[in-house]
Amino acid sequence: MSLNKKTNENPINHPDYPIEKQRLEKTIKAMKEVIDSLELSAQNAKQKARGLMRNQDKISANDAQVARFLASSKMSESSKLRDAVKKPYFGRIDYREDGSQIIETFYIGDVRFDGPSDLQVIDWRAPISSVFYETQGGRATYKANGKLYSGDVSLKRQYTIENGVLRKIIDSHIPNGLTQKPPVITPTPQNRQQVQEKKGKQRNTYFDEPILMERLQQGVDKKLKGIVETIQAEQNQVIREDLEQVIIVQGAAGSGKSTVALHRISYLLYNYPTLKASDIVVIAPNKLFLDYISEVLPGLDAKGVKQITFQDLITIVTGVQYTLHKDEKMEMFLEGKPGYLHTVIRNLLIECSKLKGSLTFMEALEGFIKEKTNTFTRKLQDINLYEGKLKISREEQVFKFQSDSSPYNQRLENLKSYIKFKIDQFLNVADNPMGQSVKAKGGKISSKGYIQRIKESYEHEMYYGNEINRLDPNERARRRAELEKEQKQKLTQIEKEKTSFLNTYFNDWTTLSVRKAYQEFLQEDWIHKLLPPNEHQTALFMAQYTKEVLESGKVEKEDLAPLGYLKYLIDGFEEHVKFRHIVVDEAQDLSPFEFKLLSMLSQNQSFTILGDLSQGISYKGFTNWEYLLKGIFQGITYKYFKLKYRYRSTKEIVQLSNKVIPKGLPRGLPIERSGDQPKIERMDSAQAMLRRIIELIRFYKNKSYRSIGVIAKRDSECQRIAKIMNRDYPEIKCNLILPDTTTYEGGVSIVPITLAKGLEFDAVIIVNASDKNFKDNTFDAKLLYIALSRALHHLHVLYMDTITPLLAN
Ligand SMILES: Nc1ncnc2c1ncn2[C@@H]1O[C@H](COP(=O)(O)OP(=O)(O)OP(=O)(O)O)[C@@H](O)[C@H]1O
Repeated sequence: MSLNKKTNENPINHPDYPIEKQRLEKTIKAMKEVIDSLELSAQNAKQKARGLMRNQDKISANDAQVARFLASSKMSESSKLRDAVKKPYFGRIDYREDGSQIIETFYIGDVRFDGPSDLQVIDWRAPISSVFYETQGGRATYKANGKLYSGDVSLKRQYTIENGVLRKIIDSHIPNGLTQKPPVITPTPQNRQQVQEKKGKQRNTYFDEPILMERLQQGVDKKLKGIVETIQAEQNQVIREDLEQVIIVQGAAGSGKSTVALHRISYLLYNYPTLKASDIVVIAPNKLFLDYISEVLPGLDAKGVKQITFQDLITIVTGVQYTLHKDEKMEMFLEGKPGYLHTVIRNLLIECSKLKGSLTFMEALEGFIKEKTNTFTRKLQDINLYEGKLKISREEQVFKFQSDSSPYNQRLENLKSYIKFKIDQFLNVADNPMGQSVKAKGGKISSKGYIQRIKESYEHEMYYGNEINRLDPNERARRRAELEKEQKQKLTQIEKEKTSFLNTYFNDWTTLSVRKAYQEFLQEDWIHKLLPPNEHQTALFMAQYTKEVLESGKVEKEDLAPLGYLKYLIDGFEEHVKFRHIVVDEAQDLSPFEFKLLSMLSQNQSFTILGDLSQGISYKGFTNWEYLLKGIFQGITYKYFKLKYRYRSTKEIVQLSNKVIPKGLPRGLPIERSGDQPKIERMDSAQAMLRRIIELIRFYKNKSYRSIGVIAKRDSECQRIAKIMNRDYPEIKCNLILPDTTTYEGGVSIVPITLAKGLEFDAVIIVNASDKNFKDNTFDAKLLYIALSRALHHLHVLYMDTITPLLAN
């Protein structure tokens, strides 16, 4: 498909400039009028509310509340339009639906404007807007209310509007042959090269989008931004997928996964009116990252979505704030010490991570609670009270306990209540809705309770008994007093029998505590009993260090899912939260167990899961997405997407970083944005390296770059550099990022690779990519890939002695 693109740096040169300028001015004027009227209505509503409040009665108070609500919704509408006035729209399509003779013109903006019919603006999330993103012109389709529509796009136009002034008009259109598809050449051995070249050209023209290029050329600010104007077709497809399914997105570094996820949320909220922001949760790797992405959703008219870490989620559902032990394992992996012993330990630790994150481990925990249930039921005995007049058989109790689907502790309570109720029922002090069914089942319980019957039998004897009535009045009175005393004693005895029974029978009915249960589960005999033999060695090693961590009052990250699950089995979840949509970013680092827990917290198995297998460094995560689909979401509707292009970085940076991706792992394609060649520089000493870092920071700061990342493999390296910089070069003002950092400040960041994940910088300086630091193995390769792919425009790789084999040649 050949495109005719008209780019006008000066929009005045565009033949449609006068019409477009006039349209823009009219739209702005109409918007301002609507704003004025909205604000007037809001004022009136507020005034009305104040007036009503003076009446001091309930009806007026309610009316006042309605008026206040109206005022606030008018104000929020007007504030959206106030923002929109500066840039009412960014795109236009001229579209003729198949079967129609009319070409309709749609202007597309951040928000919808229902002004006069010739000045309307449609929201970017509206179904028809999809056409703008999907096509450069020509044939197009879009879906609305489950139906597919198709037609021809005779014009796709983009605008740059700043503060209400039209700065640029850019057209991509096909003037002729709208309904003709481009000729398809079937590849044969002879023409393969020709086909590939053609494809390459198509790909280049695909990205020949000045506005996208301009946007990508810009420096990054502090936080991640919205991309409404330049969403690409492959991203648009993910954003506009239906709500009720599992979407899995594999995307290389910088392909826009996080951005797409957040735009999808905004799209879903707009198109599914019953979906509320509070129904959605975004799970992201750490607080720093959450802070980094925090401005996107409010900017997309999607406030109020929970954006939390997996740890936060566990806190919500368990009510316990677990303190994390520092990630010693990761430190050992990063250290990568040579030698047989270190390798064996590292391998064992990898196995431990995998085990703790596995469904096998989850099933073992389930087995543990089942065993506890069995042990408990073995304790149950036949209950025989009041000279055998009240019997509750062991079988009945076991049945009651086993058939109860509540969590363990609740089942104990339920059985206790059941037994107490049966006793009370027997004694006839019960006032319990369960009464009916018990009576029906037991059949023997009289409508009068045991106490009543005892009382009555004494009273009968005291007043109507033949024996007592034969006595003379004095004797009778004495006998009555005696009987009265006996009756009292009997009643006390009945009460005593009950109390003493309850005290002894329930004495060892101890509830389970989550942490203690986990500690117990980690004991050798349980491991042997509950885990498959091939896991015993790993499990025993894992149990040993986990117990130490637990005894110190902390937990490791990988214990969160087991503890969460035990909480579910023992007490049930704290809040009965079930989300309607769950978004998981950096999903490659979550374990199957963690996903299983998430699926338990999902109302309808509606998920957007995004990740990059080439950036997976947690060891408990996935090596292929199929496993996630088959193991966790088996039988559930799903769609798999691959984002092909890497928008963040220049072509040169993408090419260099792709080079280090281990064989068999996914990599993305560069777009046609060229920049400086990344520089790989050998340093003579650590001091020389530091001097070079300072030099580079100063250089990029002088060029007004706002974000510079100094990225090192380990926390300790970052701490060392930050210390020297803060001491000797305080004017540079660097921000050291460590695992407990929660806010992202932008500027100059000194950051370990594991925390740089998800972030991006105009210029990146990688500290010491020597062969000792980054060995030729998958883990180091993935780390280096993460580090290299953080750069937008400039990349410097510094090393001492010998460059890592991953970047050699
Ligand atoms: N269509 C687009 N238009 C403009 N900018 C885009 C587009 N898609 C992505 N970007 C930009 O590319 C950068 C990378 O996006 P994002 O962080 O969402 O990617 P990612 O796939 O999540 O990356 P990573 O795997 O490294 O976390 C961001 O600056 C984003 O604004």
